[in-house]
Amino acid sequence: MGNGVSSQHISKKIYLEVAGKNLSVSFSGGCSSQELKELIATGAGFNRWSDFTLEDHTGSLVPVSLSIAPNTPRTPYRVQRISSATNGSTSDREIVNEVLSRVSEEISRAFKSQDFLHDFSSRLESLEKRMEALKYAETIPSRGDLENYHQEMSEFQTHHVGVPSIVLKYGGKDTDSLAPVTYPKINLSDQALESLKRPSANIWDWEPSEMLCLIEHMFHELDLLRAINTDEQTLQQWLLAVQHKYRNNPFHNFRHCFCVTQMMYGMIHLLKLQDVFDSLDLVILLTSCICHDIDHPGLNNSYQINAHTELAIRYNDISPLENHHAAVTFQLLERSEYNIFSNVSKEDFKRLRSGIIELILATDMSKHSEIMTSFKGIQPTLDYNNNNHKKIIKQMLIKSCDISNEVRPTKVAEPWVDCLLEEYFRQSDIEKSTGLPVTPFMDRDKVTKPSAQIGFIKFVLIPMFETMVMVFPQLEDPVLKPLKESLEHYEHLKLLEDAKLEQ
Ligand SMILES: Nc1nc2c(ncn2[C@@H]2O[C@@H]3COP(=O)(O)O[C@H]3[C@H]2O)c(=O)[nH]1
Ligand SMILES: [Mg+2]
Ligand SMILES: [Zn+2]
Repeated sequence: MGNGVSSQHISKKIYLEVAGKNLSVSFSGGCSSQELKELIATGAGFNRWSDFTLEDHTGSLVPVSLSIAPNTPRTPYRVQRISSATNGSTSDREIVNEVLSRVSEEISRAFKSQDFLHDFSSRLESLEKRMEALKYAETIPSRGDLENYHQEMSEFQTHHVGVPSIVLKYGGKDTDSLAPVTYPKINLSDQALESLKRPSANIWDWEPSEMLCLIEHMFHELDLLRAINTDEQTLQQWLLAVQHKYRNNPFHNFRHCFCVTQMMYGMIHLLKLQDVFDSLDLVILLTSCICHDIDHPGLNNSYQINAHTELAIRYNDISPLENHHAAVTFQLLERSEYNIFSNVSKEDFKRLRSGIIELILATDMSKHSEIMTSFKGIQPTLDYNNNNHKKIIKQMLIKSCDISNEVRPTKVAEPWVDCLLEEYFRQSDIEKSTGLPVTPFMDRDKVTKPSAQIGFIKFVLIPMFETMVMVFPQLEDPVLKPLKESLEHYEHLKLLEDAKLEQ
């Protein structure tokens, strides 16, 4: 049996087992995760809005998302309804949905008015989204998701099915939607804590709750809670709220935030930054990394500017994304339950706020040459008592961490390139289909993995880290050396790619 979404090309099929019966569901890359969920629910014979879980043949839970791994008829996902039948009580969400669906049917019978129905269904949709926000859905890609990315990306490229509608909408995540209230406390092994300090850490090893615990650990280990006079609970609430605000983009997601923060933590230890910066500066460094891409919509500044988006209009085309990340950061901190700075003095808050804004704005790559020139300019007279010098060093530090994936071992770094290209290709597809100028380095017809990386490593990363090494020679071995190896790796891939093309 097959259920399909009629208006799009069919690009993916998954096999299911419901109460001993087998079925399959086909769907396209153009549908949303919610539509997929409803498709599975109705295919399984449940109410469209029923909650259910999917388990693979090993008994592991499988998240319902467009990146769901394809399976075979012999390894179907077991669908289990979560309802009165399994937990003894119908969920609130289900009751609301049932009632709304019945009311909707009644109204449609009574009024038969298209306008009214349209309005009603958008209200229903927004209510559903709010209900959805009450649940803690893990949407951050994990190592297991990487294979799915590859699969999804190649299907996306093969079929050119258009852009998932969700990418076209801006609006940000609903600021009022609630972040989950807690995350499990995880015992972190000494080995994990040790690798947390190293640029070579395999960041794919950690699941979302572990990443939260690890960031929390960084604050404890550097004794930063004391510096801002806040408690563990506020820190946890804030971290959850920040995580909740990161969107499920292929690249600009919470795991990217974690990577940048982890690299900064590594730098703090490697360069013994505690000796030259005070605790507030360390708070500024870590907090800026944590929030630097918050609520990123997956479409870059040139898109924002060319498409005259709400963000570009709001910020007059001046670093629209980075301004937005900084603004969202401080919007969150306005809420007392998330305000990790509520107990600092006015003066310290002023310093924290301007420091964080400066650093987040410095991550706009259009400021790269300007910041590099300033950094080279201060080197001959470098003075850690000079606030301007300290600002420029902090800017260089966050910039280096933000683009440091290629410093990591190949097996950790390379999947990020796939994620980045997926996000880029989605953008250039939108640009093509909407008649906007196509950003050349994002064009799927022009860019390949080696071509994207060779230029970036040669002309951006190596010159930047070589300049950093002049001030921090400790970076030579753990950072510059792997970058050079990475360049060799992509040059080798490029040769293979060229040979294949010639054939
Ligand atoms: N080609 C390439 N671009 C990168 C890489 N890492 C980061 N970038 C780009 O540099 C940008 C830095 O800021 P963002 O994280 O917002 O978005 C990032 C990407 O667009 C990389 O490894 N390769
Ligand atoms: Mg950014
Ligand atoms: Zn970033």
